[in-house]
Amino acid sequence: MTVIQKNAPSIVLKGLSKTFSEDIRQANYILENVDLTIKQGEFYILLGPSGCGKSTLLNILAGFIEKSDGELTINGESEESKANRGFVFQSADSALFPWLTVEENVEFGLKMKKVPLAERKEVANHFIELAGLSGHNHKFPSEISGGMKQRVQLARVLANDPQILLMDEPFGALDAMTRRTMQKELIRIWKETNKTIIFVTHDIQEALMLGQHIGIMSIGPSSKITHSYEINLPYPREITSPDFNQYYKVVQSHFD
Ligand SMILES: Nc1ncnc2c1ncn2[C@@H]1O[C@H](COP(=O)(O)OP(=O)(O)OP(=O)(O)O)[C@@H](O)[C@H]1O
Repeated sequence: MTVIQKNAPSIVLKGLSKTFSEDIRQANYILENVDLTIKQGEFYILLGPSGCGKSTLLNILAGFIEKSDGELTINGESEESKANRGFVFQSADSALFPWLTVEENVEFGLKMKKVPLAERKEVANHFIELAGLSGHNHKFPSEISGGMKQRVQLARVLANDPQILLMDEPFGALDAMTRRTMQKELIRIWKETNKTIIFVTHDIQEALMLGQHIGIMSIGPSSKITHSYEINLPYPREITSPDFNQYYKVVQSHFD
């Protein structure tokens, strides 16, 4: 079980830059001098226009791609640390194994770690229940809705007990009503598990529904986090409340 040290830094970036060019002299930087500190247990939103480099930054945090320059520290250790990170992709269709049932998908990581059968069934069932999927254990991904597939993806990631959840527009492909439900569910799950969450979106309303902190990225190239906001609104948040609207106007002003 992961121990959360509230307020201890989870992720620290100092002067982080990324170019995909091989020749550093002609480098076209996607990210340049990104500074960022995210605390353990925090719900942090990376918000920015399409193509500014949000996914690139999240992929660097996941260890999927390498930074070109700067420092990245995760839970006090260098990026090569074994700090356990779980990644939730936008498309559950490409993330889930279609030939495995809901339960088999959720317990997959535990099976790979050779966790004994009884224990992994218990863990898988705990997260299936937490994700609101009870009764669907033996269905295949093709037999459940888009929202339910994202629940399976989330349950599968949580079953591995990551310290950090990295979520790349996980609700982007869902219809508006399902998205709203999933946002509420994610808040509930976050409160129950205390995970650090870094969530990428280009939807201001979604950012304000979910985040304790919102980092706004500038239009690329050479994007960085130019503004940070602490969102002092209680959960669940009301889209129609005057306070919500006030934050919306402030954040929106960066994209006018
Ligand atoms: N492997 C790669 N090689 C070269 N360029 C890349 C690569 N991956 C991303 N890029 C470029 O980096 C820039 C940022 O892309 P990225 O996907 O990180 O943006 P984003 O903010 O997540 O966009 P969106 O919101 O549309 O998903 C884009 O110009 C993209 O073309």
